[in-house]
Amino acid sequence: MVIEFHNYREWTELLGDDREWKIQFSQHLLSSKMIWKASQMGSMLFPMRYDLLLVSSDGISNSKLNNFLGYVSRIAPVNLRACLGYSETPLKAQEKGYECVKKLEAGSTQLMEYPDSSVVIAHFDLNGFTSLTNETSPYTSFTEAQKFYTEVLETVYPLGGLVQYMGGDNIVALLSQDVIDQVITQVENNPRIKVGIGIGRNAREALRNATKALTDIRKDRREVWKLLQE
Ligand SMILES: Nc1nc2c(ncn2[C@@H]2O[C@H](COP(=O)(O)OP(=O)(O)OP(=O)(O)O)[C@@H](O)[C@H]2O)c(=O)[nH]1
Repeated sequence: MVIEFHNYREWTELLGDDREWKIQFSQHLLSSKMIWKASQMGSMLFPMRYDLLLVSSDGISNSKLNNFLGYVSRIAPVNLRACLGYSETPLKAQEKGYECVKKLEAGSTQLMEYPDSSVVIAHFDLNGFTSLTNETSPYTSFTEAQKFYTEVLETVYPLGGLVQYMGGDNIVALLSQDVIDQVITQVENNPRIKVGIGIGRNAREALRNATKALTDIRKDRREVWKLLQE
């Protein structure tokens, strides 16, 4: 599902020149509330650029998504527009969703009925990030995390996946099931990284499985990838 905060730029400009802290405060507060609400319905929020957000909708009923949108519209500073998008990859699905959003009036949403698929989430992690941080500095290690983010993005984008930076050296990607093998091959050819892959009925379940897979890899350090589906 694509959610747009409509006329967000205009809203930011109303805040005057001393606005950046207000925008940051508002964006993080809104994201934190939306992350919580999305988790309660079994989903996951991709805050991305904050005024355009994605919510994984596989395995979530339209009535739950409508309830989520009602909640967001009550806390958002501007009107929303939102649509479901459906296609063979998450990347194409959000393109379709955005095409639909652009046709809507401010304050309206359109949730069509689409079939559900299992959700696949990959949780990527850089090896030895803590020692890199200790040997360098907060900022240098952060630049490495950003390079890692770009690396994952460039791998996953052509495969039709969506990537989100989660903090530290943690990157997650929403994927379609048919590209799992390609992602694993890329990880096997990169000695710096590991990945836990989770499959679930919804995004929360998939991400929990992905994180558990990563924790399992860390325990014995023999594998660089693991896939879990429960
Ligand atoms: N968002 C998120 N951040 C995490 C998670 N686990 C760790 N972090 C962050 O990532 C940083 C690095 O942690 P690790 O990835 O465990 O550290 P590492 O040194 O790379 O250790 P190995 O991955 O075991 O090689 C931590 O300091 C946290 O800031 C997680 O599950 N999610």
